[in-house]
Amino acid sequence: MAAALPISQPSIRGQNHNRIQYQSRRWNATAAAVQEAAVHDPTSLSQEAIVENLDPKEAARLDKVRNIGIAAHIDSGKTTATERVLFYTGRIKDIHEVRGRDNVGAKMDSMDLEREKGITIQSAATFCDWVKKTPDPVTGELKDEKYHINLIDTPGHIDFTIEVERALRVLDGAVMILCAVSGVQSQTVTVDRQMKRYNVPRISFVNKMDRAGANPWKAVDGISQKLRLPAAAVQIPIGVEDEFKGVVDLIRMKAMYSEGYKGEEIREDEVPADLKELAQQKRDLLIETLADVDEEIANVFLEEQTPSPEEIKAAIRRATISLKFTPVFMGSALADKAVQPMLDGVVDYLPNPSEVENLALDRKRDEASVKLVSYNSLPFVGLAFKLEESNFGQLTYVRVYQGSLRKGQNVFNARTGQKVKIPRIVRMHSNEMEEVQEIGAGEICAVFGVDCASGDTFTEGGLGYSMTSMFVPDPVISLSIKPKNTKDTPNFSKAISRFQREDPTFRVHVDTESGESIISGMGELHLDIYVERMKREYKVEVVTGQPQVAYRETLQQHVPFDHLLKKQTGGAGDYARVVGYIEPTGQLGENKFESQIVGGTISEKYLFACDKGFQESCRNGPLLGHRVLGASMVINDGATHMTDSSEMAFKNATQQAFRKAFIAAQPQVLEPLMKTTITAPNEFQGNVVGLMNKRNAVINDTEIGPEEFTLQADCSLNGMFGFSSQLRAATQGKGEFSMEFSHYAPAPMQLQKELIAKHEKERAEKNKK
Ligand SMILES: Nc1nc2c(ncn2[C@@H]2O[C@H](COP(=O)(O)OP(=O)(O)OP(=O)(O)O)[C@@H](O)[C@H]2O)c(=O)[nH]1
Repeated sequence: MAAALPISQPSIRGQNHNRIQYQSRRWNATAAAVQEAAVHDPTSLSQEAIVENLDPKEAARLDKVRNIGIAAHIDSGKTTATERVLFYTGRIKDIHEVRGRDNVGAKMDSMDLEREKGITIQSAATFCDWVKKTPDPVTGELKDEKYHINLIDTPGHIDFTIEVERALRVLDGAVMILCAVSGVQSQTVTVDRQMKRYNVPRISFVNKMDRAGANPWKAVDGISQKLRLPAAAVQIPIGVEDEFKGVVDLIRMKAMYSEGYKGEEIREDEVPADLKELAQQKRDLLIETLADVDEEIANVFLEEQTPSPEEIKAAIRRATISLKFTPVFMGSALADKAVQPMLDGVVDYLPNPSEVENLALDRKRDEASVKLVSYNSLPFVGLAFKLEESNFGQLTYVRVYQGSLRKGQNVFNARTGQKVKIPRIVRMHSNEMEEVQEIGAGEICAVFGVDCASGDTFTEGGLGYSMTSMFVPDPVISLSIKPKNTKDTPNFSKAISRFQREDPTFRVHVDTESGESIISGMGELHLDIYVERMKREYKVEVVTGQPQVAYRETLQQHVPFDHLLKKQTGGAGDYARVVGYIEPTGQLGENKFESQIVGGTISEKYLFACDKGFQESCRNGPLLGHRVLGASMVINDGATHMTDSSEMAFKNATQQAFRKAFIAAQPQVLEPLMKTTITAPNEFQGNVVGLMNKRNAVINDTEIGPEEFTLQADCSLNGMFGFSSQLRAATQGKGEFSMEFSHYAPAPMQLQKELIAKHEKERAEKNKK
């Protein structure tokens, strides 16, 4: 279960260019002019202008770089396809399968747990060089062009959605894999939403063409209709199921057969006679679809001329990069068929780093936007997007947006202002690494020994840039947890602190009433995996409670307070008076504390303690002990005693005042609503609608296809417990669903009452003990 988001757009800050200390960097005049314009008037320069103005040497380097991710519904074959990519590019010597009989496992599933369960839990990064045969523009002769591809394989399961979010945040393009039998599945819809959120252009790959019932046209239609993204096949299959041999390239009208030991040889031939008609028909459809989204092709089409292969390719590239279209490739990763043409598609249709707009905010110029340019010669700007504990210390994954990063270089953490020396730079190859001295702009690497948080921006010298981080969804499920044996407590703490550092969707807090540690995350599987990792990696057996929904609390009214804490128990007493009001902020977001004290009736030191008290109260809401959202507290008067006042007294007084006022402010329990996508064969539509109605779900959209329907609904997480088995029963096992967090909404009155009564009872019992 994952949260959807306030759209996180890349952002920017301007910079007084003249003040940048470029130190000993090479700096060319064109780059200077482009950056100068970008800095002083960011809107004056289009990304095209930046690309046009690229120094030819930089342009040639960047043209050969692709940063891509692979994302899809669970089990579509992302890891299997990545394994082929690594094999065909010479990165690995042989192919090993996910849960294969050789017990080696796929390269990118390096964690034992991933290999056992056959699912990807963590995204893994790797890189490879793809040598593409490219015709010389003058002679037409084929020559080798080497492209450097940084690739991230992401998990399919929605519980690990943060891995997809952070990958998409830093990638320039993606391959969306679909299953040839199932087409667009429930989680393809989620992945589509994430790609749209980060404006990531994509090519599509219909995998599993060897399976019984494979039908690539179902997937193509699904992309156009269910995802509402114009799509057309750029290939047709030669044979299907057991007979699948290769594909016809519709642009060049050539047949491509996968041959050799593991499909490493692609033999080109004439289009088989029995496929000529279909090939022509699908080629026409490709051109027609492109004409709808690309003006240049539309003109050629209107003049009833046939565009040349180069014109078609250029149109696909333009339309894909501008997010108006996705070209659809097809093949079978497991059967080693037609993976290489998809790699050509990555190079041909996905953008290089200079073609993607990346912005930063300049703290030194009132948060003005500035465009980052992937020049090696500009000052360094990079984003730490993922942290991982390794045997050699903390590993930080960095996307270099501008400038290059050298071993031994000093950079600044934009959030903390700290200077950090980069001791080691590596390129990651799943769990292995290759040490490098320098990494260029537009690339992805990992660095060692850098203390930072996920999402921190690093810059060089005097730059005050910072980039927005990725969206981190709020956890929706929590569990109480403790080690079975107290002797394991140190290891338990170590594990918890590591998991928290690495995964921003995994949170831990101590329930102040029960004293129990509570872990929260994106779903049951997410938390199960951490429990299992504690056992395996830290040898800690744990006891867990029942999974709980992460409720929230809020208030609806403005309520004034005037609270006095006064205790006289012999020696020094306690004295603090706080006066002010609480009210809703108007949004179910951050809580706000404000002091409007004039004349120093409460000193700064005590006000700080009041703020602390307020924040603590918001972490443990008065109704259920869950977090408070959207509360504002203002303190505008008070009183202090010469000897009896203390920070503790003011903190406690604030908490008491907040509690009393909150209860009087028409408080509400909020529950997470989940954006739920269900797909199932049409004959089960009635059953599924019935299931959703029983859960008081709000059905927002139903799309009925020739065989299947897709239903989108908002439903409370509470109502979704046990849903998978009921959906299975209602659809003869043919329905599937995925859900991600949408927003918090007031829980039904009856449920609110029950939850509050239960909480009161538990509290009373604990107090008795
Ligand atoms: N028949 C067939 N099976 C395939 C193909 N590609 C992958 N599979 C199988 O599908 C299953 C899932 O493959 P993975 O590569 O783990 O899929 P994934 O998308 O990486 O899975 P998650 O990361 O867990 O979501 C495995 O059993 C593969 O052997 C294919 O082209 N044809």
